[in-house]
Amino acid sequence: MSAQGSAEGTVVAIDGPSGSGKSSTARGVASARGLWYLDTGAMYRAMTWWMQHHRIDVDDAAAVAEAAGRPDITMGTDPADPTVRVDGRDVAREIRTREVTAQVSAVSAVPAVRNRLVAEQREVIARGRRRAGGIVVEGRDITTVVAPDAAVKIYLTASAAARADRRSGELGGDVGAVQADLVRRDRIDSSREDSPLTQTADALELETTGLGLDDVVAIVLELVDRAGGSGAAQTAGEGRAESSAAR
Ligand SMILES: Nc1ncnc2c1ncn2[C@@H]1O[C@H](COP(=O)(O)OP(=O)(O)OP(=O)(O)O)[C@@H](O)[C@H]1O
Ligand SMILES: Nc1ccn([C@H]2C[C@H](O)[C@@H](COP(=O)(O)O)O2)c(=O)n1
Repeated sequence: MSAQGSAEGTVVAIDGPSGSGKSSTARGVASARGLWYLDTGAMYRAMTWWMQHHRIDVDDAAAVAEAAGRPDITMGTDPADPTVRVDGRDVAREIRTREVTAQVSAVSAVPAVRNRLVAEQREVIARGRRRAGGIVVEGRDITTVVAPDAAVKIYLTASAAARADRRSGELGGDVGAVQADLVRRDRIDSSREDSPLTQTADALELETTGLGLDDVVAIVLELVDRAGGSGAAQTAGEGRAESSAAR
């Protein structure tokens, strides 16, 4: 077992392309084992929402970098009710709009944004290990940059067609347009200079195209249990703790 699978608490790291099932799988696993849950994509979305709300031109990397330290982003880590607050405002819905989705890849390519959010993600991970017996974290650079020593490292995939089908089933919209948007984001997220989405040799690839969500969660749970991960240290209410990324 690696350092992050020790008695101090298990870290489960899940990366993968857009719509591959990271959030659903991570929440299912965290709920089943009483672990915290961190959606790092929601943090990049929250940063993007704040930039738009403050009329900062997200295509101006220097302006984005200069403003990157200003929003207070607070993540709730309960897998049953993950919350996202920016400067105290609940933005859970607003960060999922088409406007945010269209610009989040540009904002997340700015190194000052990544430096800030990665540091905050590591703080939440450290708290989750201490207080809940572990944490399931999902995003694009968790297995490679944020928590490379995680006890369980997974690269979750599915065909672009399957991902578009699932996403349009959830949110509606033309499947072809949804697929084009997923592919566009994958291209930007995989080709940026700073912490691109990549699959490393030590991350287990889990191809989910023909698998239902319950099957995927069961496979990951088996890996977690083999690594010795459960949230035995968790007490009632701790999973609801909000981890202010800024403090
Ligand atoms: N194995 C699966 N089988 C069928 N549907 C799934 C499966 N996994 C996830 N889904 C569905 O696919 C959609 C996308 O899943 P989810 O939001 O978890 O993906 P994601 O990788 O976190 O996406 P994003 O990168 O955009 O945050 C959701 O509607 C979810 O219910
Ligand atoms: N660790 C992460 C997580 C997310 N991003 C960026 C890239 C995504 O397109 C965007 C939104 O993520 P999603 O909500 O779709 O999971 O955020 C990243 O760069 N690094």
